[in-house]
Order: sequence, then structure tokens, then C-alpha cells
Amino acid sequence: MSPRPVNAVARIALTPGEPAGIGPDLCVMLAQQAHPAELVALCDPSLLQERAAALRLPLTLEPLATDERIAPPAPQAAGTLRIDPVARLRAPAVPGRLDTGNAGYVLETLAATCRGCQQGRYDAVVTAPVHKGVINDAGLAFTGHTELFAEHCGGKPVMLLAAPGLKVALATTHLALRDVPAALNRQLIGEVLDTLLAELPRRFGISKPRIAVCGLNPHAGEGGHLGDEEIEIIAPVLTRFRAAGADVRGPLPADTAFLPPVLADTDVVLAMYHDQGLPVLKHMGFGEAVNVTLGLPIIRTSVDHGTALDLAGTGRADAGSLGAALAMAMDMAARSSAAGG
Ligand SMILES: NC(=O)C1=CN([C@@H]2O[C@H](COP(=O)(O)OP(=O)(O)OC[C@H]3O[C@@H](n4cnc5c(N)ncnc54)[C@H](O)[C@@H]3O)[C@@H](O)[C@H]2O)C=CC1
Ligand SMILES: NCC(=O)COP(=O)(O)O
Repeated sequence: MSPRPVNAVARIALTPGEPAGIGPDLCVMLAQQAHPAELVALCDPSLLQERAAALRLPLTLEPLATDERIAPPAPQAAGTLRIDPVARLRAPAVPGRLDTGNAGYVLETLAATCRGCQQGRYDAVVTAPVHKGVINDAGLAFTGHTELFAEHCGGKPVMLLAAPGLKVALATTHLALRDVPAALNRQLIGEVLDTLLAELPRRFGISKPRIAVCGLNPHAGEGGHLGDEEIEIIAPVLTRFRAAGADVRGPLPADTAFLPPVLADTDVVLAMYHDQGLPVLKHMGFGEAVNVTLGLPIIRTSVDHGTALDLAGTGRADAGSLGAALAMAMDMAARSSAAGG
């Protein structure tokens, strides 16, 4: 498929995620306004039609033309979404009620999206949340979109969440806390920093990224008295990167790494594990933050929240983060297109 011209309208894939969660609600809500990109939902059409009816919101689903040369991407009109019916629900989608019967369907929508992105059919993908537990309960091993997209598309993924005023990247993602120390090694920290230093300019336009790196242990190990991962693993890698000219600071005690004076001259804080960095990020910007996977050959952004089963079908879910994820995906697609693809 030939690359689209610079400034062309982007075609963005949208996956509603867990059928019982708020993902379908948010897609319907997002469709209530016009967008300067074409939005293609990859899912069972009945899911969105039923959720729109439950929310009493208008929605017209327009089939995606099978040959994009005939129908180039067009801006999305209010009240509409394009639809690519890549998979069928196996069980009724009841808001708030998980059903293991639909786990395979959810993974099929994600696999089809990866194929579409790799084929150049989509300029980016925006994902609504999936329920990791129900997929595993169905007997399908799954840790997250981040890892699944890397499996399908290649690359060494780095999870980064961006809120206004703070970006947090993670050295490890979906791991039991007890497994984190064993997962950390010099090669991993080096690869994560390499990805951040390559992707922050490319995806965000940050030309010389300033990265603050957290330690693992309280007080960054207190000189080796509270753990030695800082001395054995993190500090030597940072010394190597600094010698090569990178602006990387640390290892910093995580409890003070997010103070305003540190953040004032930091582009990204690199946390060692999920719950070291994300509570701070969500405290600052829940509802307007975006989860982006760096290090993939494709552009993938997502919401900052989960499936919120308690809100599905009620109309009370906030679509702010999905809107922000779409805006970031369009921005990244435009940047990529301007850079030649
Ligand atoms: N990108 C993804 O696919 C993600 C999936 N998850 C999955 O979501 C499931 C549920 O996770 P939880 O820890 O319960 O987190 P959650 O984010 O679903 O819910 C936490 C709290 O935030 C509220 N909330 C979440 N999104 C909201 C929204 N858009 N508007 C208003 N309130 C909102 C919920 O009502 C709940 O009170 C888990 O299976 C988890 O794996 C979690 C995070 C990201
Ligand atoms: N807390 C972020 C999260 O769990 C999202 O994971 P993923 O499905 O985007 O990999």
C-alpha cells in the first residue's frame, strides 16, 4: 500500500475492548462529535449499535470500503463511525457482566487491528480498555495490549503514560511485584533508555529528552543498605548513557523524584515498575492522560483507565482520556507523515 500524502486525513483504528466494559460507551460518545480523521471501529457492529441504544445516543455505522484507493480516508461526521466487522461476539454483551465466552473475540479484534496497521491500512490505533482477568480466566494467556502488540508487530515496547505536565515511562509493565527485581538488569534498562531517546523526538518532538530515572528501593537503596539494584544495575547504565551525552539523571529516590523542582527540568520520569509511577500520574491527570506504547513499528495510544464495569451502559463514564488518546494518535500520525512515513 503506498504511503499517504503529507497532511492527508489519517485513518485511525479504534478498538472498543472488553464488550462488558465502558469501551463501547466511550466509542459511541466519541462519535457524537466530528473529527478531522477517519475513525474505524474494529469490532462486532451489534456491540456499538446496542450500546448506543442503551445510552440513547445516535450512531450511524458506515462500512469501511474494502479498497481504500476508491475511498480515501475522510473526516468523520458527528454521529457516525466507520466500521470494520473483523470479529463476531460469541455471547451477548451485557454492560457490567463479564463473560469468558467473549475473550477470544476481544483478542481477534486486536489481532486484526495489528494486521491492518502493519499493512498500512491504518495510520494509528487507539485502544479502549480490555479486562485482563477475564481473558486469562478463559484460558488465554494475556498480560496487556503493550505486550500483545509487540508480539504481533515486533519491537521492544515501552509503556509511557502522558498527562498534562508529566510523562511517566515504565521499565517493567505487567509483572507481579515479587518478580520485578529479577526482571531488572543492565540490558533491559539500557534498551528502555535507548527506546525513550529514539522515540521521544520522533513521537513527541522532544529533541533532547531529559530523563529522571527512579531507583527501585526506598531511598534509592540508601547506599546499598536497602538493596543493591541501584549500585549493581541502574547507576552503571546511567553512567554509560551520560558518557554518551544523554541527559539522564538518577537513580533518584522514587518518593522525591516527582517533586516540582525535579519535574521542572525533566521530560520523562522512568519508573522501575507499574505502581511506582502510575499512581502519581493518575493522581495528577486521571481522565485526561494517555497511555502510549513506544518502540513499536506502529502508533498505538490508549486510555489511562480500565474497563470500569460499574459504569458500563450508564452514560456516566468520562470519555476525556479516549479523546486525548485520539488527539495524540492524530498528532503522531501527522508527525510521522511529515517525516516520510
Ligand atoms: N488499557 C487497558 O486495557 C487497561 C485495562 N485495565 C483493566 O481494567 C480492569 C479494571 O481495572 P480497575 O483497576 O478496576 O480500574 P478502572 O480504571 O477500570 O476503575 C477504577 C475506578 O475509576 C473509575 N473510572 C475508570 N474509568 C473511568 C472513566 N472513563 N470515567 C469515569 N470513571 C472512571 C471506575 O469507575 C473505578 O471507580 C482490569 O481488568 C484491568 O486489567 C486497566 C487499565 C488499562
Ligand atoms: N495500567 C496500564 C495498563 O494496564 C494498560 O495496559 P495495556 O493493555 O495498554 O498494555
